[in-house]
Amino acid sequence: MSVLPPVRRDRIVAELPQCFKKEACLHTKDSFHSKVTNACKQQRTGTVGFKISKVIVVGDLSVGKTCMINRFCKDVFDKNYKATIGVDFEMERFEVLGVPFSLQLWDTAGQERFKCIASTYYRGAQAIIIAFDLSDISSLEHTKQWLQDALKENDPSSVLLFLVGSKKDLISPSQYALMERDAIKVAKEMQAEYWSVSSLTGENVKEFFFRVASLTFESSVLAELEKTNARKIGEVVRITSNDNNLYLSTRKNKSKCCQ
Ligand SMILES: Nc1nc2c(ncn2[C@@H]2O[C@H](COP(=O)(O)OP(=O)(O)OP(=O)(O)O)[C@@H](O)[C@H]2O)c(=O)[nH]1
Ligand SMILES: [Mg+2]
Repeated sequence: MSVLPPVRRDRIVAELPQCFKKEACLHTKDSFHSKVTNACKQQRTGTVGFKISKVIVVGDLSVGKTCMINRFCKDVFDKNYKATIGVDFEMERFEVLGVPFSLQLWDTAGQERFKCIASTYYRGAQAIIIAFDLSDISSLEHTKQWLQDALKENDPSSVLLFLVGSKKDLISPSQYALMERDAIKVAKEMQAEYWSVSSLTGENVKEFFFRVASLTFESSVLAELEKTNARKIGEVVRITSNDNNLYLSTRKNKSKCCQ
């Protein structure tokens, strides 16, 4: 019997949420990978439903990391700045293609003096969200350094990257267009998926986190299937080697030879 409360009805994902900009996204497919859909239908997702996936949010001080997480998790917005000291985290439970999926969102401090504490929590992330302020170009310029630091503690080949511009409500459409052009360029260089949001109005916040959850889920299931396949291949070799086959005779011959 599960001791966890049921997943909120507005955290249920039945279809892959689409990317924000086709020019800078992790993949442009319309739906989940067929291997993932089949595994979910057949309840072959292994430990994915029991594990908690870690997502870290990094970026300059005051770019709006905490507000973004609070808008998504609690649907609140605080206009007063309260610096995050070290780290904080929120848990969000989803149900993706019928499988329970938990995300742990780690909100890290952007202030230099807390960076040392915060960076000790970077390890083991399945996704990294690098945040910048759309009204402050220098925060975009610093994103590469944030990424570099976060990647030191993680496997660059498997971690999913998201570059997200915040405070969209503060700039005009023409300023936004210029900023977006630069941000997409940076996202492409990083091989990250680009999004822009406003925590004040809530624009794109839910869509963004749903996309993060869905792509993290997809990659967790694919990794789990790969692990299962690797185990199966091992088993096939073991089973066939019990049979009277070439491997066995080779081994027998070998052992005779050594006697
Ligand atoms: N207008 C507007 N202001 C925002 C938005 N997001 C955050 N802010 C404001 O920006 C300031 C900083 O927001 P935080 O979320 O605390 O920033 P942070 O990145 O967590 O900062 P650190 O914890 O120091 O790293 C606060 O005063 C927020 O109210 C937004 O979408 N629009
Ligand atoms: Mg904060």
